Amino acid sequence: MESGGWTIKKRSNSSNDSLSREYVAETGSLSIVLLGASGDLAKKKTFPALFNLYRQGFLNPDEGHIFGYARTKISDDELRNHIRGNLVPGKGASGEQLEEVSKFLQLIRYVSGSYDSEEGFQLLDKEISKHEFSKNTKEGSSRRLFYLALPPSVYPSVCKMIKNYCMNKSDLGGWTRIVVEKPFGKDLDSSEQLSAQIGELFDEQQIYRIDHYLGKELVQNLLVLRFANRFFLPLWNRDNIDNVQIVFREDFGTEGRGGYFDEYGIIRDIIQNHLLQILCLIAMEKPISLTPEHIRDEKVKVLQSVLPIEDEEVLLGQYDGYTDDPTVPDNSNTPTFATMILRIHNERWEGVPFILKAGKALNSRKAEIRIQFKTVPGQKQGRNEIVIRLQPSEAIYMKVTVKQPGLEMSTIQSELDLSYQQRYHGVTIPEAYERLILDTVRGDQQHFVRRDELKAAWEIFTPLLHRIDNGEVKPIPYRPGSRGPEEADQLLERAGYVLTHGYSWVPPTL
Ligand SMILES: NC(=O)C1=CN([C@@H]2O[C@H](COP(=O)(O)OP(=O)(O)OC[C@H]3O[C@@H](n4cnc5c(N)ncnc54)[C@H](OP(=O)(O)O)[C@@H]3O)[C@@H](O)[C@H]2O)C=CC1
Ligand SMILES: O=C1O[C@H](COP(=O)(O)O)[C@@H](O)[C@H](O)[C@H]1O
Repeated sequence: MESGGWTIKKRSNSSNDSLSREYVAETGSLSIVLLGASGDLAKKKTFPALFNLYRQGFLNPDEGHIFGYARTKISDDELRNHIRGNLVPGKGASGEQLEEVSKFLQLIRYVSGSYDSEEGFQLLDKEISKHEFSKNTKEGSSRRLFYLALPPSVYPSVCKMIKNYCMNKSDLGGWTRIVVEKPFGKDLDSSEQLSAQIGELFDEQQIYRIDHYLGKELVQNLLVLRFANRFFLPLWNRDNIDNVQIVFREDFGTEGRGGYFDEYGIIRDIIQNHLLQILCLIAMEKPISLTPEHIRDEKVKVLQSVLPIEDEEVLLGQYDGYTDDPTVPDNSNTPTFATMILRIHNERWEGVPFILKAGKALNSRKAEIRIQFKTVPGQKQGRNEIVIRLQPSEAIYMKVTVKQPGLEMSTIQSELDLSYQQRYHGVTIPEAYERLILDTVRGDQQHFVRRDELKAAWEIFTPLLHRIDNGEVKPIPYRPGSRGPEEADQLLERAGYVLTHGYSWVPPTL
């Protein structure tokens, strides 16, 4: 179907929308294998996402099975009990809901083994094959999805084991895919090394590098918003936009993940992946089509146009008390907060600062994109802005100047507001992981990071990260529960951002 030169396949047969794509359902046994099943991500995000897919009928129990794999020696039931609490919907759960959880848990088997031993993976393969044999009709194909919810240090050995012992064996079709979590490497060299190791074992079409921000509703809306609205198309450039902010704030610290966090820091944890992916979607040119490769081609072009980051356009912070965590060294130089400016050297964006800001232990939890327009001559009430609130309270609002209602002729700043909860009553917004896991089963790589994209992302940050690792750039202390270091606001001002005083957006109530 066609729209403005975009030729795209439809994804769902119920939609007539030119920005949707077609998915043809596959049949045959489906095995989802969660490696690192005993861990934090599996418990908090992956199993709940699988449960939600099951509840909505996307994981057919006649075909699907879930396998947990880890070193911890526990039984099937112990694993089920470990994750049950994250599936049951609170205290008031009905008998029906509890039964749904129990049925889902029965789809899970647990296999214990190490990440580099043949025995463990041979046993895993045997269990998967048993399931495939029991579920498959003669025509059935075998689909195997391996989700690595593991520290990246074990990715190479795990991938080797999968390749040697656990590949899909059906000659009736099917596939083997692997999902890898971030952080994918620590810098350009380590990432490239990891990519090469995994690339020797699997084709790019089999590798799904997950960045869960790409699964968030309003991130998925960005291309539609930009390219399907006449309002925005002519304004989206350096002639009209003064600056762009992409902000991530969390109101809690590293909370039990201090050891992991200290090795990576806020730039590798949030900015190099989540915020940079958003920047690509805001800045990229219109792709030839909505196929994953065309979209990712355009993202790579943006990344390759980013200029080296200047030290004076970076401000780092570390919250007081961060090093109290026993797993964090007392002299840690790791930033828990960073504001930095990225500059894109191309015709559309030359001179427009893209301000990326992320911090832990701040005064609020929020992720948003703020596009600030240039001042209109005579404009007194503050600049126009489009704000895309990713979380909490998903919304898109535009700050506009209007006449103050009443007899006087004065102006105020107000907003045109699309607040999702209010506008889409009763619509449940899917969790990012839910959507992305479904994409992996469907073989849709649009919302996953391609190898060259990852390389270009590391190229941008590696020099700065090395300077921080060497202690050449130091974080400024800030009070937990604050806005972060005050100097960060000064950097924003220097970049040209103009704060509207006396205005604050309040999400509308129902
Ligand atoms: N937790 C989160 O919120 C998020 C996590 N991620 C990423 O997802 C992946 C998994 O994260 P998470 O679940 O928090 O990690 P965990 O530290 O909980 O590790 C997951 C499992 O891996 C095994 N494991 C832990 N350390 C090692 C080690 N050094 N060598 C071998 N196996 C080990 C453990 O299982 P066992 O000992 O039983 O084998 C553990 O249960 C990581 O890459 C992380 O960066 C990404 C986004 C968010
Ligand atoms: O990837 C990560 O994301 C979470 C924040 O995710 P959100 O969906 O709750 O916004 C962050 O807490 C964590 O440090 C990081 O690894």
